[in-house]
Amino acid sequence: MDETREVKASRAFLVTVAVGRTFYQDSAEELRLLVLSDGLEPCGIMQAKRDKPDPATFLGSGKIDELGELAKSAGADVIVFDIALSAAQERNIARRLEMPVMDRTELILEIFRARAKSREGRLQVELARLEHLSTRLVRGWTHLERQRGGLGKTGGPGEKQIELDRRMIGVRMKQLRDQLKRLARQRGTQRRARSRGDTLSVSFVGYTNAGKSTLFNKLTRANSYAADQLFATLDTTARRFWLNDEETVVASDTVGFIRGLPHQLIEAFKSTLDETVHADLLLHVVDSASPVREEQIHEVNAVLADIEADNVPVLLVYNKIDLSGNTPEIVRDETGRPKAVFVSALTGEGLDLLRSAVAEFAANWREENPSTPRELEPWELEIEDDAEHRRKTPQEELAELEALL
Ligand SMILES: Nc1nc2c(ncn2[C@@H]2O[C@H](COP(=O)(O)OP(=O)(O)OP(=O)(O)O)[C@@H](O)[C@H]2O)c(=O)[nH]1
Ligand SMILES: [Mg+2]
Repeated sequence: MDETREVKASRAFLVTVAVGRTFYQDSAEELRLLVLSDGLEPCGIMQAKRDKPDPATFLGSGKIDELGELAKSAGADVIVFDIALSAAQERNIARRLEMPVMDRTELILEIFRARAKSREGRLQVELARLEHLSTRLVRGWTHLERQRGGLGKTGGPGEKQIELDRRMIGVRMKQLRDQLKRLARQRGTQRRARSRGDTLSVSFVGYTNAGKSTLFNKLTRANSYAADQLFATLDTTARRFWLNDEETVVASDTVGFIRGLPHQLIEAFKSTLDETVHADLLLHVVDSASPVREEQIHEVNAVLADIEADNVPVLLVYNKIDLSGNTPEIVRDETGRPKAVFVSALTGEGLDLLRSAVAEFAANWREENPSTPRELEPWELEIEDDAEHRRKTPQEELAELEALL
């Protein structure tokens, strides 16, 4: 039956490419997790090296043919590249191998699309996807076309169709921007109300899967979605947590960062990440058991600079010490202020140290920012979330776009 066929996950053949000398040791494992998070089933992998990308097909023609052979014998339905391909490269490879091709940007956009729950999150992801689409329309290969023809179709749309698609996309993007502007204004009002008090606001940031939500839940006893998937959290959730008997801070859990986060997504999430930019303290959560934690710290810092949050004070939280074997402790800088804390969100080890490190920061902060204490209103700690968050089918999406003309 058709339905059972739809339930079966598409088989994805993975390709990682190290360009020049830069090589991300864990890229195969990360790509596998990303692909699983998108509901695809990995069926094989090829790891290639290339000094300079080939403008037409990224890899050389010999490698491309080898890839085709491997993917076919593995029974793949789609080939997923761990790099951003140009529209032309993607089209050329798909044509040559007669198989659909997805690049890293699309993979991440797809995951975000499936995960976005709040109204704002959904609008942001849709805008990012349309921006991505609109750059690909020019060269005569569109995802709308792919959706019309189904997976496996490798032709391009006619000029007239491209013109129509471009118009629909333009209209829709403008609508989305307007709606987002309105939501951003509301969010701004809420944040101003929140920051009037003398309550410290703390934001959890970190590479995806570092354990931000688990830690957030442990500290606030909230129910932020934590899972062993990439980008389990997409929307910002704010709750308060207690540092000690009398003191609380307002904490926000945020979307995970990742290497090569598509710039459309950084743009799209700027308003969500506003919480981060305006926080008094960032808790930068690191997976201390990851062999590539240094690279991940570096990537997170790059995104923080990108959203102009690099001047907010940071406390590093080395999480998962139950796996890495570190002992719970506070590490201090030369002035004696806490710089890093080693914890396990899972076992709870070190959480008391984390609380006291944040309390120490809060005490210094209050000395520097004296103001009258204020109780937080319950509504300031809630986020909106609407019930209808089902993933739209390509047909529904297309129908919606067409209705706009
Ligand atoms: N062993 C161990 N696992 C942990 C710890 N903290 C979190 N995890 C696991 O790591 C995985 C990711 O945790 P999340 O809290 O969802 O991570 P996140 O940083 O919020 O991830 P995104 O929202 O996807 O960016 C889950 O399977 C957690 O159970 C820890 O201290 N020790
Ligand atoms: Mg999370």
